[in-house]
Amino acid sequence: MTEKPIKLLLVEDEHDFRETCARWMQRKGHHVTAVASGAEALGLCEQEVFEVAVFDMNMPGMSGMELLQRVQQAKIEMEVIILTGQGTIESAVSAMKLGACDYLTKPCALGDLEHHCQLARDLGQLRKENRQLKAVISRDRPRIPLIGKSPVMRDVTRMIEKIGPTDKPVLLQGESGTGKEVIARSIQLSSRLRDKPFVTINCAALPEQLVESELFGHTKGSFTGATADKPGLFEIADGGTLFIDEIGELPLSLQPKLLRVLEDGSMRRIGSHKELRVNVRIIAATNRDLSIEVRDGQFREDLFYRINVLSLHLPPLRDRDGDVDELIHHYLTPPWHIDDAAHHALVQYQWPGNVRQLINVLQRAMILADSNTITLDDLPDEIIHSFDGSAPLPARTPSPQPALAPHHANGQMRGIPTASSEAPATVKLDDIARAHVMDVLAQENGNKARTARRLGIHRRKLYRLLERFEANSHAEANSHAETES
Ligand SMILES: Nc1ncnc2c1ncn2[C@@H]1O[C@H](COP(=O)(O)OP(=O)(O)OP(=O)(O)O)[C@@H](O)[C@H]1O
Repeated sequence: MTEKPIKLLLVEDEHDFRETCARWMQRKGHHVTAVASGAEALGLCEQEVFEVAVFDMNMPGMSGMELLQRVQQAKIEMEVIILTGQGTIESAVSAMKLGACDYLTKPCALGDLEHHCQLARDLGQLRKENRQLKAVISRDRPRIPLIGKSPVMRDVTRMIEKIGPTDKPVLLQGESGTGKEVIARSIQLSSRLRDKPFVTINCAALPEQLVESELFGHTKGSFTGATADKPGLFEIADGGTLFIDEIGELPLSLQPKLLRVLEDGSMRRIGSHKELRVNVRIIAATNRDLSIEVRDGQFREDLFYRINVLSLHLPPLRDRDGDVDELIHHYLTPPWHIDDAAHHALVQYQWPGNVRQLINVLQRAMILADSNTITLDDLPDEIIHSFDGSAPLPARTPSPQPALAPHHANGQMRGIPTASSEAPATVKLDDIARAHVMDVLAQENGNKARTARRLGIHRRKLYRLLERFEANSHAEANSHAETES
């Protein structure tokens, strides 16, 4: 499967056989460590990582089978081949049951031994990839399309295409909710690591001790609650990408450990002396200005330069012309609609929580809406209020029209079609409402807040009514025009 040298541990008490095997495998380019006893082997496994181990079955002291058991108990990850001079079906079955991946009988040709070691190493890699994939699948979110064609987002997309294939660390900066994680994923997908693990951690979401154990893993018993050995995200992401969100929150005490793994790929699990090597591309994100954190002594300068090889600033949503509209249409799919007033309110809002807030507002509105059309009534107060204050109603909102304003006479409202007038025989409720609302609006000199108060309705409701009246009068005007032509 691969021609890479194997990191091999050979445990064999017979001196001549051990030396011959070791020399032969070394000549083939593999990295071999040969020892004569199980006890020595266990000690070594605590210090070093081996891909494959070959255990002789019959050794004085600890037998190959016992050694296999101890290795399994200690959860040492490597593929084990058992080698014996007296091969029986029973011993082969028990070795496999104990977790050996292969079984060879002596005498065996050295070429065969190498071949079996290669198969074992490939099997180990498949197992590792499988573990990584499982971990990644459970942590990963489905791919999210990057919505937004504003000029600033086009620049971001161009940068992603340039940055992606370099495999260099990337620092993403931008306010919360601007899409840093989505961008990180896009960068990974445009890199040659696209099929490798993409693992994420949010430093702000975890207490300090947990951040360390999540990133670097731990050994059993290294702290209260560490009931088993656990690989860290660096190991899980090995060969792929690790997205470290909110890196500005990474405790100062952990920063040297991160710097080290970034510099030469070396790290240790908490509680372990064993040095591990990983090869991980880092994409880090922050909504803080890290240079200020460096100045204030909250972030190490050397780490800052290490992660800031390539940096990308994500603009806030309020600076992305046209993107709110595009996001609304992406997330509100048929049968959902949004009316013009609500649409204007969303487009004009400043979105301090950026895309995340917009998505939340739309989801909330879909829950609150009485029909499939989202109206101002379905939007949160802060959006309505900022809409009221900062922008006039959409151009189509009718200005108060005193000429239309009816007044009460004989208990009837003037200007309203009645059964005795020449207008249609049926009095539409909408027309009555319209006449009344316009009346009050005129009396209040066009002040909508006071009008709403007098009518006993929320201002949002008034806006909706005015919108509807105007839409109806447009429709009426059009139908008159059509009849006349
Ligand atoms: N351009 C975009 N297109 C589509 N969805 C987006 C876009 N940007 C962000 N989102 C969505 O907005 C939400 C927030 O995005 P994300 O988590 O990537 O933001 P963030 O900047 O990492 O936030 P934080 O700093 O709080 O971690 C997610 O649901 C994401 O899917």
